Amino acid sequence: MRHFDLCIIGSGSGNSIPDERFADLEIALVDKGTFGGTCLNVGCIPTKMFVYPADLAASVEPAERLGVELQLNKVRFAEIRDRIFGRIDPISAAGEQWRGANPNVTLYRAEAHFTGPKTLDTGTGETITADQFVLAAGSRVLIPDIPGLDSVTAHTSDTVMRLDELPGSMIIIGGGYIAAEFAHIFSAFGTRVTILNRSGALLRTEDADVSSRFTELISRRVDVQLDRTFERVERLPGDRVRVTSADRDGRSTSVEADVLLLATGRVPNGDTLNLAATGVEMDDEGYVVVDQHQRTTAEGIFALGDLSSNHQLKHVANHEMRVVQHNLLHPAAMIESDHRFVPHAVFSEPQVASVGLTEQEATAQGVRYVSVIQDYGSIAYGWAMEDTDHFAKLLADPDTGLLLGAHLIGPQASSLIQPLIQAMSFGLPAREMARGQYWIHPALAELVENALLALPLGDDQ
Ligand SMILES: Cc1cc2nc3c(=O)[nH]c(=O)nc-3n(C[C@H](O)[C@H](O)[C@H](O)COP(=O)(O)OP(=O)(O)OC[C@H]3O[C@@H](n4cnc5c(N)ncnc54)[C@H](O)[C@@H]3O)c2cc1C
Ligand SMILES: NC(=O)c1ccc[n+]([C@@H]2O[C@H](COP(=O)([O-])OP(=O)(O)OC[C@H]3O[C@@H](n4cnc5c(N)ncnc54)[C@H](O)[C@@H]3O)[C@@H](O)[C@H]2O)c1
Repeated sequence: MRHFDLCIIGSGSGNSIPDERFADLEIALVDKGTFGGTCLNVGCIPTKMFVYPADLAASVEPAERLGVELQLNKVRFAEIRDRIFGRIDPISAAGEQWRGANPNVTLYRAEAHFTGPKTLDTGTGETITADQFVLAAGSRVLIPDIPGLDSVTAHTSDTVMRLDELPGSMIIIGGGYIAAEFAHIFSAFGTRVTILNRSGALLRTEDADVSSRFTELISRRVDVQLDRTFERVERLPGDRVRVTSADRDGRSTSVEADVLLLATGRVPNGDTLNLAATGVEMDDEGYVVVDQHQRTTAEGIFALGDLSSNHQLKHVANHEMRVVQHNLLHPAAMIESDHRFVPHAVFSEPQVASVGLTEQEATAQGVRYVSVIQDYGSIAYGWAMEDTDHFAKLLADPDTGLLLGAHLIGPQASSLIQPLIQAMSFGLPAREMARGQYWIHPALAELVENALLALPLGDDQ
């Protein structure tokens, strides 16, 4: 049985671990799927490459309001798709080729599982052992249990970006990140989109003000049906689908469409690895349990990313990868992951970005706070945009003036939030942040400056 110094399962963030500092270690890298993992192949990167042209296509109506008449003539969907994957697929292939050529790295391209302590069946017919393991096997799409689902073609984020042609109509089941982003992409391109959501608001884990505003705004472009209980899915001629669901009062209605997209969450892949054989514990939700050093409950086995983190975000997986990398190299001086202020953004229309406590979380935790809502329309750049829909909401500690949370909905929210993340990460109080630096006038960032100044903090803050 071949023995390695290090075995990494998962070529997403896990693939970034071996650099020149690992050159004298014999490393096995195991992955069953497309090399490079979710973000590169079916996640962050292709979705955002679709979002950008969708933003352009969606600019007709806002331009009209400003006196600029645009016309959307045609979206060349197949061309967009082929441009995106024509760029991504070669990156994945080149990454695999380069990694496979590393003299100290052996690639195993199959589904692996543990058969004993630090003993892995690589799925290729070869079983290996290693001194240390890194579990970076990510998460997979959750398929909901709805009668009839197996009788239709049900797309997920893994497949919907490779459709042959732009569908005339689409039903999206779910109301989280993926539903929000694909509803924007396809509706901007001209598809009639219906979102069927189990709960009473879209993006319901956001601050309630953001969630309700997002639901209101996207409902102008997309048919949004909330509080649905799913009864059945049926296949119609031409591979179309019909979804029947009931509202809160039990009244059933059906929607028909060309394409069905399931966007009902992702589950960690720990259950596929037979982790009990090597003494690695998972929690009740199936995430691998790790400590602050990313160590699992088994000595010499680390875990990172979606497999062990319910944030399910690439920047978190990458951060944890760097922690694992350091801790493998410096076992006597391990560092800790920093999950204090994990931000996220939803690249829909409107964009949403958030970091820290929502108002409902602050209330539930008994945290004292002051808050402010600052409209885009209140600053000069917002006048230029004639904005009436979007805002930034801040929460701060009334005693220290430190920010507790920031929640933005509107243009460039994913970039505008960055200085607020920085302030929280480095402990910069709101007033000091607002007045201790110049803010370029009349840039959109004045939204952040004005929100900071509008926080009802005492004069000493
Ligand atoms: C549509 C979509 C859009 C997203 N957009 C964003 C975004 O904009 N920003 C953001 O921060 N995050 C985004 N995410 C989330 C982000 O993609 C993930 O958080 C991130 O990719 C997780 O990285 P990872 O290394 O943990 O796992 P992955 O990248 O999923 O890598 C895991 C690898 O393990 C392999 N594997 C699994 N089981 C086994 C096994 N038993 N044996 C061998 N190999 C195995 C898989 O084939 C896979 O290649 C998005 C996700 C999706 C689905
Ligand atoms: N911009 C980004 O950072 C980005 C973009 C896309 C995805 N992601 C990551 O991918 C993960 C998965 O995204 P997602 O949108 O699938 O998940 P999500 O957790 O954001 O939303 C899941 C939605 O499905 C609904 N749902 C769950 N189970 C259901 C069921 N059985 N029947 C009906 N509805 C059900 C939930 O109520 C929720 O509305 C996210 O958690 C996120 O971390 C991130």
